[in-house]
Amino acid sequence: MSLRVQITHRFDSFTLNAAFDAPAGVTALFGASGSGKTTVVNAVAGLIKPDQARISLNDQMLCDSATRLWLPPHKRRLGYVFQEARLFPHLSVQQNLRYGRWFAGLRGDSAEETRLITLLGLGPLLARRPGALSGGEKQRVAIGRALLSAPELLLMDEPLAALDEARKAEILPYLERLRDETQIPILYVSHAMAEVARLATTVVVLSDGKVLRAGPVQNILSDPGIAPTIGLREAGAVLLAQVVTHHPDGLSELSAAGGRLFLPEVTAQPGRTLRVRILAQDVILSRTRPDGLSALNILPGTVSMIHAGDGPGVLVQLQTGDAQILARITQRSAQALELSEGKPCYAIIKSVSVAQDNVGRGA
Ligand SMILES: Nc1ncnc2c1ncn2[C@@H]1O[C@H](COP(=O)(O)OP(=O)(O)OP(=O)(O)O)[C@@H](O)[C@H]1O
Repeated sequence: MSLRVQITHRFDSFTLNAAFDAPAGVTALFGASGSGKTTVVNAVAGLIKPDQARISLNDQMLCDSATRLWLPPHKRRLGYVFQEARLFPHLSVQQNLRYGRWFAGLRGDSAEETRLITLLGLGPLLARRPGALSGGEKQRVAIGRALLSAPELLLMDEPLAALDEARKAEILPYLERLRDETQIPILYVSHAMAEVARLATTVVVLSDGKVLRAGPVQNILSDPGIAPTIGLREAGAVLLAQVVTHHPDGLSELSAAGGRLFLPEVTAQPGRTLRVRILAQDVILSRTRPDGLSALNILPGTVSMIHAGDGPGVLVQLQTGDAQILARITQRSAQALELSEGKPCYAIIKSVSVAQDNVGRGA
């Protein structure tokens, strides 16, 4: 299951020239406003005819300018979820869900309907009209409706952007389940790095119409080179870590590639794999193993990259086990520690700096 995209398209003062693959899982298209994310989605959906493109989904060509092939939107088996849920206000949740299947010309499939209702937690909402739903609930219905049309690809264009933080936090676990329990590739547009870090399996960073980086989420987020695009405050790596145990003092112990992590209590059972986003600004470096320090998380590693920016700071990438972590420190500290590639080093992370929102289901 995969989407392959290669597009060149010119508007008056903007040129999109992008190529990437979106395998099964969530491929996040990330970039600043005006970087070309929606233009990519529109080209995949068939809402614009690019100047030159070759776009295929699984073994079907959606668009190939070399052979003048261009499948109209209704012949592309895609599901859409936009910023606004766009539900029919006069229909119940159940009727809205069924509309997706009916519109795609498919017969009802009660087993699939039940599976999606369970997956998205829609059971208690089925009889309600959209007017009686929260923003997050509406989006879950919109996702269910899109999936019931049996798409081969789900396009999600800023699906959480209109929701407040509490509603976002409520819907993220459902999106994680969708990622982990369905095989459909999801192309997910976002300019919120916290969302990308929680959900993406693949990240495509767009900058001014070009692909700056594309690849697995762990590799891209730990690459200091994307910091100017994503912003220094958002720079940070994601680590996979397995829950070992929960301690009575309210801390959970996790095992990551580089060592043990102690975090404020997480809800997952021991044995579960989680992804943990550690912001570069929350990491301190030391050349020797610190002693007599309050911070509980000390991961040994080796400096693998040093990236100086315009300001007084540098981003240091540390290889720890088979994972990477990012630290943002001052140039002055980097010099004082005589950091250079290959030098052994310790990353120190305060437990309480890892917020609950930065811990999600691993994939
Ligand atoms: N129909 C159009 N005609 C002319 N220019 C356009 C058209 N559509 C988009 N553009 C321009 O193309 C560029 C990319 O737009 P696009 O909507 O793809 O960006 P985006 O990354 O999705 O931005 P945002 O996050 O703000 O939605 C912008 O400079 C935009 O002004």
